[in-house]
Amino acid sequence: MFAHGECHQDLNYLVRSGNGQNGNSQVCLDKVTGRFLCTELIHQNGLQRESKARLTNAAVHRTNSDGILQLNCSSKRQKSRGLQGFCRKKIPLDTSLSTGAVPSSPGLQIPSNNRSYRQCKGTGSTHKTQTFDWRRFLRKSRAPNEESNRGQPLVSDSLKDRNQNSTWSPDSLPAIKHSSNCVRRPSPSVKSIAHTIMSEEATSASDKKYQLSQDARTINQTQNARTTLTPLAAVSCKETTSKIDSIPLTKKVSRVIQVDGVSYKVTMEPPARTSKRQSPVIKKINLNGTGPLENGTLGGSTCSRSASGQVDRLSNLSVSVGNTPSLRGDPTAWDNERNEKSTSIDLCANDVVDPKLDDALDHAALRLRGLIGQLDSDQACPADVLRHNLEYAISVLESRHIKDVSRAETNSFEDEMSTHLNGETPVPPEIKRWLLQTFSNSKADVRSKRDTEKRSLRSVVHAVQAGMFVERIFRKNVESTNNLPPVVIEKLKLGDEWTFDVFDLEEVSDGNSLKYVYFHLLSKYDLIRKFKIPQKSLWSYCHKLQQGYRRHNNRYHNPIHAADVAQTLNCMLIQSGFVHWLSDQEIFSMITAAVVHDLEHTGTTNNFHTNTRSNLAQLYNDRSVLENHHISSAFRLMQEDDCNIMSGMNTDDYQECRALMIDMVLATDMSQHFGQIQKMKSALSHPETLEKSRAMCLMIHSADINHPSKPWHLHHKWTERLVVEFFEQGDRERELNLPISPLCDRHTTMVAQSQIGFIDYVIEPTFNILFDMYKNVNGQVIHDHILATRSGSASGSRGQPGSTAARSSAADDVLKRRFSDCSSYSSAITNRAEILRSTNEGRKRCFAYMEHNRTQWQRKNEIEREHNLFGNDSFTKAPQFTPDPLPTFNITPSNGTVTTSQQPTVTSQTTKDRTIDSNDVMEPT
Ligand SMILES: Nc1ncnc2c1ncn2[C@@H]1O[C@@H]2COP(=O)(O)O[C@H]2[C@H]1O
Ligand SMILES: [Zn+2]
Repeated sequence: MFAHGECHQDLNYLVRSGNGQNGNSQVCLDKVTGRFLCTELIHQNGLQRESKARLTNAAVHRTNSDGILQLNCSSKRQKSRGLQGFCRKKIPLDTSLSTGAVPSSPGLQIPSNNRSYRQCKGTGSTHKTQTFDWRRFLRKSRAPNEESNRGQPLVSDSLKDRNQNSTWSPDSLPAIKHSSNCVRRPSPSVKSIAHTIMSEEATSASDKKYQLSQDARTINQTQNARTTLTPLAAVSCKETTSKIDSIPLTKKVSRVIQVDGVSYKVTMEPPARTSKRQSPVIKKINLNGTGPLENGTLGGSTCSRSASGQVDRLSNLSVSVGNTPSLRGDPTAWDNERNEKSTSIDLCANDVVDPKLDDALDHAALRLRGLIGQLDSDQACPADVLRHNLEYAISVLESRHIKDVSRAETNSFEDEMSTHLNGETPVPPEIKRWLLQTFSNSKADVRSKRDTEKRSLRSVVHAVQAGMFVERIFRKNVESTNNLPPVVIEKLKLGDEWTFDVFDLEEVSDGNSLKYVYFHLLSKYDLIRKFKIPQKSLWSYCHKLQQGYRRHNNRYHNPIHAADVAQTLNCMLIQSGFVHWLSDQEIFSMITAAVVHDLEHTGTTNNFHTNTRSNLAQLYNDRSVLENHHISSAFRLMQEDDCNIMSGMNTDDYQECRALMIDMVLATDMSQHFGQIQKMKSALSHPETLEKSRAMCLMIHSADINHPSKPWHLHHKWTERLVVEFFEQGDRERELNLPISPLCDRHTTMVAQSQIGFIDYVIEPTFNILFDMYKNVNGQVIHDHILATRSGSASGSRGQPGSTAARSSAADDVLKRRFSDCSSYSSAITNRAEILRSTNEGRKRCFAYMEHNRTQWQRKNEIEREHNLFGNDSFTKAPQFTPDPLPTFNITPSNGTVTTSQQPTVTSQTTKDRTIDSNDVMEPT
C-alpha cells in the first residue's frame, strides 16, 4: 500500500490517502500513541464499519529534492522500524507535527493554526501525489533575519564552555539556547538529539543483537555548531548513525553528524574496563525524552518482551555498558548477547551447522539456550524438537571431544610420560633419556591421511554382510606347501602359537626363516591364488628380501626379526579374531608389511642417521629415516626382474595395499609410539571412530616389540642381540666423537634396568591397549554381525525365532559356513565365544610372560649391581643365572578363564590342546 500524502487541516490527520483500490482509507497519526494508523471503511455483511490497522511498516521518506514528503507503507522492515521508533516518542500532536514525520526534529513545533503551514498545504495538488512542502513551510516560518545568521554558531556561551574540553552523557545535556531572533524556533536540545540518536541506535542495535554503551557515547557540540534547521537533517542523521552503528567499538571514534542542521560531533568511546564480575551500571532511557534517566543494572536485555511475545523495543529500552568487542571480556554482557541470540533461533530448523565445524559448538549452545528460554517462559516444547536439539548437542560435543583429544594427545601424553618418569620411583637418567628420546617425538606427524583409508570398523561389518570374505581364509594350497621342506612344514605347524621359536625355524631352514614364514602365511590365507602372485617372483622376492636384511650384518635387525614379527602378527590375527573381518588386501598388506618392515636396516637408529647426517637422513629429511627407507626399498625391490609379487593385482588392489603398507611400516617408527598409543586410547572411547588402518598399525607395532611378552628364552635372546647392535652403534659414535646414544655405551649401560623400564613404560601399556582394542572391536563387530545376520539366518534356525539362543547360534552358523572349506585349521576360531575366550587367554598369557620376564630382569639387576657389570658383560660375564620356570596356563573351558602357575617345566600349550565347547555362547558385550 502506498499512501501518498495530502495535508489535512486537522493535525490528527497527517495524510489522507486512497489505497489505490477503493480510495476510502486514511492514514492518520494517532494523537495518543503517536503511531500511524490506517483507517479503512469496510463493508461487511451489509454493514459498514471502520477498521483500524496500525501501520507498523510505514516509513517516511523523501522522494525528490524538493523535500516532498511521502508516506511509504510498503513493508520494508528497515524503514518501518525507524518510523515506529520515532512515532513512539509521544510528542503531543497538537503542538508537534514533526514527531512521526521528521524524526530528527523532535522539538519542531508547528501550531495547527500556523499560517505558513496553511499556505503550504496542498502545494502538491497539481502533482499526481499530493504533498506537503516542508521546505517551503520551513522557509516561510523562519524569522526574516534568520537567514543571515545561517552558519553562525548559536550555541550559548555556557554550552560552548562545557563543550570545549568535556564529554557529556545525554542525561546531563542542556538544551541549546537559540539566539533571540530565532522566532518560533524549536529548541532542539543536545539531550533530545542524543535521545534521537540513541533510540535509533538502540532500534538498529537490537536488530543486530548488539548493545551500545551509554558510557560509550558522549556528545560534544562542536565549536562551529549550526542551528540552521533543514528537513534534510533527518536523512543525514540516519545515515550517520547507521554508519556509526556498523563501526566496531574497539577504540574511540568520532563522527560529525547533522541534526536539524546543527553539526554535532559524536564521540563514542569504549567503556572503561571494569572488573570481570562487576555488573556495570546502565541507564534506562525514557524515550519520550521528558522523563529522567534511571539507573538500572545490566542483565535485562535491550528489548523487553511484551505479553504478546512481540519485541517491544521502546517501552523498556536499556542501553548497556559494553559493545561487541568488549563483550568478550565481560561474561555477563556476553551472556546477555547469547541469551538474546538464542531467543531468535528457530529450534525446529533442520539447517544446523555441521557438528564437525568449529562454529557448531556455539550453534549447539544457542539451541540449548533457546530450549532453556522456552522452559523459562513456560512455552511448551514438543518432544521431538527437544530430542532433535539434544541429539544435535550430543553429536557436537562428541566430535569436539574427539577433535580436542587428538589435537592435544601427543604432546600431553609426552608431558604425562615425562612426569611419570620423574614420579615416585624415579627412573635412572639414562633410561629416562632413552625412553624419551627413542619413544616420543614432538615433531609433526608426517603420516598423511587419505580419506579413502578412513574406513571405520563398521564399514567392515557391512563388507562382511556383503559376503566379501566368504571362502577366503584357510584355503589349503596343496601345491604351494608341497614346495616346503618337510622339517620346515613341521615347524610351521606351530606357526599360530605365541611361543613359536623362530630361531628354531631359522636353524632348520638353513637361514631361510623369513622366506618360509612369508610363503607359508601367504598360502595359508590363500593370497597367492587370490592376488595371482607369480610363484617364481615370490621366491625371488623372498630371496632378495633376505639378502637385503643381511646387507649390514645386524645381530638384531635381520631376516629372523622380520620372520618373528610376521609370525607374531599371524598369532595376533588368529587370537584376536581379526581374521574374520580383515579383507584380503588388508591381510596381504599386514603380512607383507611385517616382512619388509626393517628391510636394509643399517643397524643404527634414526638419531644416529640424523646426527651423522647420513645420506638416508638427507634423503628423508630426518623424518622416520629408516622406516621410509625400509618401505621404499621393499617397493623398489619389486621392480627388479622377476620380483614383482604384486604384478597380478589390479590397480585398485595395488594402490590400496601400497598405501596400507606404507602406513604400517612408517608406524613402526618408535618415535611415534606414545602418540600412537594415546590416539588409540582416545579412539577406543568412541569405537565407531576407530579407523581400521589405525588398528592395523597398532598390531604391527606391537608385533615389532613383541619379545618382552614372549617366553624368557626368546626374550633374553632378542635382548642380547639388540644390545650387541646398540653397543656397536655406541662404538661408532665414540669414534666419531658424537654423544653416545642412550643404551649404546657398552661401558655404562645397565641392561637389566633398561629392560625393566622398557617393559614398564613401553611394553605393558602397548599390550594393554592392544587387548583393549581386540575386546572393543570384537564386541562391536560381533554384535553388529549378529544384527546383520539375524534376519537372514534366524528364520532357518531351529531355536525359538527371536530368542537369544536362536539368534546366537544362527550368527555362529554364519561364521562357521565361512570356514567350512578350510582344511588345515580345524582349530580355527569359528565362533564369537571362542574369539572372546581366545582374546582373554591371549591377554593373560602375554602378561604372564611379561611379568615373568620382569622378575628375571629384576633378579639379574641385583646380580649386575652386585658384580658391577655393565653392557655386554651382563650376558657374558654374569655368574650363572638360572631363570625361574615359565608360567604354565590352565584353561577352564566353561568361562575361558586362564590361571597361571609357576611349574618346574616349560609347557607350550596350543589351541589344539584346549577343550573348547563350541556351544558355550557368550552374549556380545
Ligand atoms: N628389549 C628392548 N629394549 C630396548 N629397545 C627395544 C627392545 N626391543 C625392541 N626395542 C626397540 O624397539 C624398536 C622397534 O623397532 P625396530 O625393530 O626397528 O627396533 C627396535 C628397538 O630399537
Ligand atoms: Zn623391527
